[in-house]
Amino acid sequence: MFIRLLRPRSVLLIPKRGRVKTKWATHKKQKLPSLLALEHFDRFYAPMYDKLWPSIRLALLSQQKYGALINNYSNNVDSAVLDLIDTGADNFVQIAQSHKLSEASDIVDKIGLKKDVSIPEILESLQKEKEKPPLVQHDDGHHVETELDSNLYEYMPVETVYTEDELLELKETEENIFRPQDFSVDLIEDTSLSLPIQLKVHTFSRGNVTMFQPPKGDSHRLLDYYLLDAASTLPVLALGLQPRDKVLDLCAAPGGKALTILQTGLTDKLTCNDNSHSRLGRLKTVLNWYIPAADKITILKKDGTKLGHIMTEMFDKVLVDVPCLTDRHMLQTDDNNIFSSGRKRERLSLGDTQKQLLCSAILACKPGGSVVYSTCTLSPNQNDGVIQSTLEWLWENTKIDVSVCNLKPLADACSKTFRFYEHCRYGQLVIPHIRANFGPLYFAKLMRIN
Ligand SMILES: C[S@@+](CC[C@H](N)C(=O)[O-])C[C@H]1O[C@@H](n2cnc3c(N)ncnc32)[C@H](O)[C@@H]1O
Repeated sequence: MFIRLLRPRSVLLIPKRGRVKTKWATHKKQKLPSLLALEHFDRFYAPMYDKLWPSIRLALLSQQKYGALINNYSNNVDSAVLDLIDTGADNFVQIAQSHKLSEASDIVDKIGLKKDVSIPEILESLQKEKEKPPLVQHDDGHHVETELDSNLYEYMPVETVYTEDELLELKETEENIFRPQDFSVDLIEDTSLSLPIQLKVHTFSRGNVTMFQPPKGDSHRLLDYYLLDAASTLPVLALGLQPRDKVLDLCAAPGGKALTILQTGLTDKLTCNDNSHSRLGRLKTVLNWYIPAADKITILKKDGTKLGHIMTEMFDKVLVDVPCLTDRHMLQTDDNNIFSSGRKRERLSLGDTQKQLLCSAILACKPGGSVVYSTCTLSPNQNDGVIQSTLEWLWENTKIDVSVCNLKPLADACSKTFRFYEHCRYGQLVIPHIRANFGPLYFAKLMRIN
């Protein structure tokens, strides 16, 4: 009787001679940055947004919706508005105006430690992460030289040595977990909130995915509307602009929010700053196409983290629309994607930059004025997390006193158009939904008391 011994298929089929060993280092395909972004969001947002995540994810991967910001400087305003209404795109600011902001704002949301903020399994997963067998090498009894002998007794043997990549990985996890601190902050009622009549932003209703026609030029070659994510006009509404306000847009390029500020007709003087030469070029192009004479606009190219130290207490209102993960954009393009391996450090330092920009914005704001912070990411750490760490820093290191404003009345007024996340601690967050595919857009407002 013969017993046939089967060899593994691969060995049977592939003759030994001529077999090529795969060189993974050179042949393994690198994952595209957009795929890395999606994996990152699945890892950090799924536990945070829980049951909402599948619908947010679907919307992020689908065609986003736009809004048409009417250019009041164009000769064609009336016909542009009529055309938009004819096609079914209504002015969401006007719809929101039917809500009485002041009545809604009677309900001031007091947030303390007991508030049921959902920061669910993500903390648990961090704990698990920590409990994993260490990525370590032990340092066994090497001779250690110290400057002073007495220090030998203070020497703690090294337990864990991380490689640079492992350190970045740890920072990645840390950077994406927001832990609410043990202090409680009462949000204050914001009596300055109002919806400027001049501002007209047309959007198609929920579920209507009609695309806008390209804007048209008037006799002076000024375009009649500007297409943008309609949610990005909300931080401007939150500013609560008053006639003759002096306004600083600290990270202004390419200029969608600066243009929105100008369309309210309320600012006397707008200062637009950005540290990127090329993006400032785009801002100037936008202004040229939409604004006749730029006399009330000053353009600066400065590091925004330092500007507050130079232009201290000069502005009534400051908008700080910081660089962030730009979630939607990162899923759509691989070019210059912040999830590419070459930009990992930059990505992990975003939180620090955001905090420095917000501190600088607060310094630039007059006492009694206010600052609106905004991002277009769902990352809790880059949203409420930055507000919280800035508050802590201010309280510990300065005499500046700020209050956080309750923006719920504004969110309620705009809830026919946008879908808001209910569990932010300090700000409001528009979450993308397939029927109202705007955002993500987070905004929070700080009022400077002294
Ligand atoms: C989210 S974008 C701003 C978008 C703009 N507000 C708009 O509505 O069109 C962030 C901007 O911050 C700028 N930026 C990044 N770091 C900065 C810094 N340290 N100082 C000033 N601007 C900075 C970037 O060049 C980028 O244009």
